[in-house]
Amino acid sequence: MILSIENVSVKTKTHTIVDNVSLSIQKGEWFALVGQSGSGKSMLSQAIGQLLPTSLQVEGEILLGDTSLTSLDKREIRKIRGKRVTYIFQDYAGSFTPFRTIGQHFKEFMQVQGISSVGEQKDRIAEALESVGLPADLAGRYPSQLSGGQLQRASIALALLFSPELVIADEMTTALDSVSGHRILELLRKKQEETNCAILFITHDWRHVRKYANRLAVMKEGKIVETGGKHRILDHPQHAYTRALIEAAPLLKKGLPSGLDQEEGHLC
Ligand SMILES: Nc1ncnc2c1ncn2[C@@H]1O[C@H](COP(=O)(O)OP(=O)(O)OP(=O)(O)O)[C@@H](O)[C@H]1O
Repeated sequence: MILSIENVSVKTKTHTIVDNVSLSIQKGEWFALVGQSGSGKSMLSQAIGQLLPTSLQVEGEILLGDTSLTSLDKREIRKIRGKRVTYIFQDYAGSFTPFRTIGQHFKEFMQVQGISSVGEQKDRIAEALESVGLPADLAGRYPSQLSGGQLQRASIALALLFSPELVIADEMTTALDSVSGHRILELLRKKQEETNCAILFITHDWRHVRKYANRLAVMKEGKIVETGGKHRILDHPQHAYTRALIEAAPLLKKGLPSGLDQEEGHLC
């Protein structure tokens, strides 16, 4: 097991946002987390890397392999974030600081991990950018000088720089047009096959669940209402909320919802 979330709650002083959630993700697995806006998906995913503001209280245990992430101090979790667990966000523009070049973002990641040789940094940046289909000289550009698709490719390169065990992708294609989004997910799948990282994939798009996920969990009002294999949940949802979400996804209506009876390439 790569990630084990055990009885995790996220609370404000007055209410509970994530309510006693348990789930686990295996090595190399693409695990989707779905649910309506405000159900707590992002809060749960940010609890993993201790990204939540201190005004929110996190209870329970989160294990990455044998490492208890919940008990690490700020310095320790910072080393793990970027190396063993990485994030790709929807707001790719916000993931990059406007006044720093793409290369400077990579350098900062490397400095945290103790890679300070300028030559090594340069080589690794070039290699990382080329591995996601971007030219190495793009490192000298500022984020505003890249398209959304290029920025998301750079985010993937950054997220995979140290071959993490877990990549958390929070609605990473929402801000892209559907063709660019499709290419980005194909790239992520290819990189996952190369590195065997696990992916926690937060999405509202059931076509992406159908195409990429191995297993998924459905979240409602801070609780997981259903977890299981993709085909089981899509074709035989047990919970009324899951059924309602699937029925509301227009492109899933033809044939079996899991698409087992259709050609996959057709649908994205
Ligand atoms: N810093 C915060 N303090 C208090 N409540 C917060 C804070 N951040 C988010 N929330 C609340 O937590 C709830 C869950 O938010 P979260 O972003 O996890 O939902 P989500 O399922 O990821 O939604 P979406 O799919 O729209 O991204 C929301 O009601 C949100 O308003």
